[in-house]
Amino acid sequence: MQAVRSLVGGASGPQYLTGDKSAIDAFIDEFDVFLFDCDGVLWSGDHLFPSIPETISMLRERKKQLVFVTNNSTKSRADYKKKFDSMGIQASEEEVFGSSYSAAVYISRILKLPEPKNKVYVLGESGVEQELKSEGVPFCGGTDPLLRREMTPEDFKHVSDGSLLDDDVGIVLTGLDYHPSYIKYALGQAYLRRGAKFLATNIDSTLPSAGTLFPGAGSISAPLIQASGQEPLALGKPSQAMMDAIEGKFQFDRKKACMVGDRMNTDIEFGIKGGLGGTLCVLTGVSKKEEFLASGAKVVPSAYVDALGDLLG
Ligand SMILES: O=C(O)[C@H](O)[C@H](O)COP(=O)(O)O
Ligand SMILES: [Mg+2]
Repeated sequence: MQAVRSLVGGASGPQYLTGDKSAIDAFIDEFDVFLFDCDGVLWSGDHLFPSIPETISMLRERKKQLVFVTNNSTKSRADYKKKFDSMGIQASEEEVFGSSYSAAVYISRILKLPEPKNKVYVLGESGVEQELKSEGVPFCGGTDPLLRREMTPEDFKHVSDGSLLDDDVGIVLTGLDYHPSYIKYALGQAYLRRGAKFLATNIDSTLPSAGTLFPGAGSISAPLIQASGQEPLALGKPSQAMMDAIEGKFQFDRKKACMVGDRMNTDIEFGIKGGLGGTLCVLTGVSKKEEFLASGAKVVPSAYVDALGDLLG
């Protein structure tokens, strides 16, 4: 398969910017818009990386448009605004475009299933529920406390005879769920068996948090993929449906935009397949430089830094 190389990266491969002030300035001047990944770039869970608020302010002072594009569906745009505020990062709710919002927009404005069969069975956290609510999409499952329990012998009968199922469910949507349970998977499988559409906010295999890696959204949906034999349509990075929606909302010239991320097969691939002018890999998250410096590497960023704060030079 032809290597997915970015446009800016020289023939000699990605530029290493850390410690090179003039190269950093030249790189920043190339772009008017920065799309920022969050987990692994700005923070690792609740741990904020060094100089992030200052770096964001510096880019604002240089009149850059910023958009925060996260695959983490556990939080809504409003939740992210609270997190930004709690960490002293100057950002607005309007600038957030998460995979839970991407999924809600896809379901309400593109899929548009006819009522009453337009209800979504959620395997995920409140971020998904809040964004579905913001788009007026009915849902069930998700954070329902009745599903955070053991599966009982009666449950097997009631899933099988359908009495535990909601007849209005037409979609199964999976995201990162910190409370997976056997009954949640059993219901999801039953809805898919009835013909419900299978969607995922994202399929990242791992989640960078607290300085290490944990099971990601892709690891949460995997049992349902196994049990149903179906693959979901993923609506987060690197999905280009998400890129089109972001471009539509924020109106920018893709050639003057740069995607900043920590993961090759989501962030960097998202930017390259989206035809953006550049991509910047930050080595504080999932991907290590060996992954893209290796000969024959399939996804290669334009440039990379050890940490986002290095852009302060
Ligand atoms: O498992 C997940 O959902 C991902 O690891 C997490 O969402 C990544 O978030 P991002 O790096 O796109 O902010
Ligand atoms: Mg990330």
